[in-house]
Amino acid sequence: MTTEAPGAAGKTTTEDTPLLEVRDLHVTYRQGGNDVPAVRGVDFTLAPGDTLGIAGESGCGKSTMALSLLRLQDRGARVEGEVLFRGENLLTTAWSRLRAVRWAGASVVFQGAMSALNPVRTVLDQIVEPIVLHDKVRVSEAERRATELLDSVGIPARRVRGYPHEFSGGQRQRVMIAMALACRPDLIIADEPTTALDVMVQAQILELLAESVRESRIAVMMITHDLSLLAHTCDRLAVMYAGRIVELGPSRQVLQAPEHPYTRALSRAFPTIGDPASRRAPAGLAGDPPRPSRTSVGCDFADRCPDVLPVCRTGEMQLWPAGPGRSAACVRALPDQGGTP
Ligand SMILES: Nc1ncnc2c1ncn2[C@@H]1O[C@H](COP(=O)(O)OP(=O)(O)OP(=O)(O)O)[C@@H](O)[C@H]1O
Repeated sequence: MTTEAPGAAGKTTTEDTPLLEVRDLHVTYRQGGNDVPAVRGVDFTLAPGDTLGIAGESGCGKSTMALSLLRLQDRGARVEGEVLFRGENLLTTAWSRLRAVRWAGASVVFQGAMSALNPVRTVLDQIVEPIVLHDKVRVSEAERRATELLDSVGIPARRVRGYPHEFSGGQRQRVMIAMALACRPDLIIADEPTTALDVMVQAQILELLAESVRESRIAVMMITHDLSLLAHTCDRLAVMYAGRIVELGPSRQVLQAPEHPYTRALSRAFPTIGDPASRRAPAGLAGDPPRPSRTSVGCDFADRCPDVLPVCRTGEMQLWPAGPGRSAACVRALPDQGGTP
């Protein structure tokens, strides 16, 4: 069945078209005269209402990948591939179209709300602005909606005319979530939305985000180092290593029965929320990720892998199917190597 529904940024979508389709995405920085590939051939799709967590250690390319989807990456980075948002390639579309998609089609919750919020404007004004701009409503109507939104994230009406510095870190992140929801987008990209907050506040904020999107079928792409937080808020999980996705699948399955040795090491390094017994020291991985500037042959993880085979150092790696809805870039996940058929 194909049901046409008007998209928030003025396009139509069909249930058969993915909301977001990322194809062979590459992002390369230029540093000291050298090309530094930060994202190296990423593919995934998101349907309306999907929640996808992106995990991986620092420097693996999570933020670069996420920000480049809306062309928010640092100037000077080269982005190649396709980012189809409701079928429209955001990497090549006109700036005017891209501006229409930002906020109303897809919005971003950045890490560190203090730097993302304007310090000299009230939080109410900062939410009113995108609503007036994109939904073309009167300021009074936008203020009503913004106040309601702030209330729904736990900021009472009497505080909405406060400035960012008058709020705690957790409250500022809540303001950012209200802001991201303001124009009723179809996709929210949350880049480390809870970094620097204490663990209890982190869990509350992620739960708030999950609740806000659950009923409205907003898709969410959530980036963090912390696998246990992702497991609770995202249906699917993509694990990145050295600029590539090395494992993708339903979160619980990926964490409980990882197919890639890197995911296994990562999942051992994090405690499970609500399970104090699992709060042990990170297992730690020997060695470091490969330098981004090196040219690689074989598997990028081979030098750190406890299960390395000779073929891992010479063969071409790709995301192979590894069971229903799952894929992994590990030859050991292939059925003839003992992986899940
Ligand atoms: N503006 C930039 N110029 C040059 N290189 C950059 C720039 N931003 C990021 N990089 C490099 O790109 C790679 C990926 O960085 P990125 O910040 O995307 O990783 P990440 O997984 O999001 O890390 P973190 O979790 O620490 O935020 C790293 O090697 C980083 O040093």
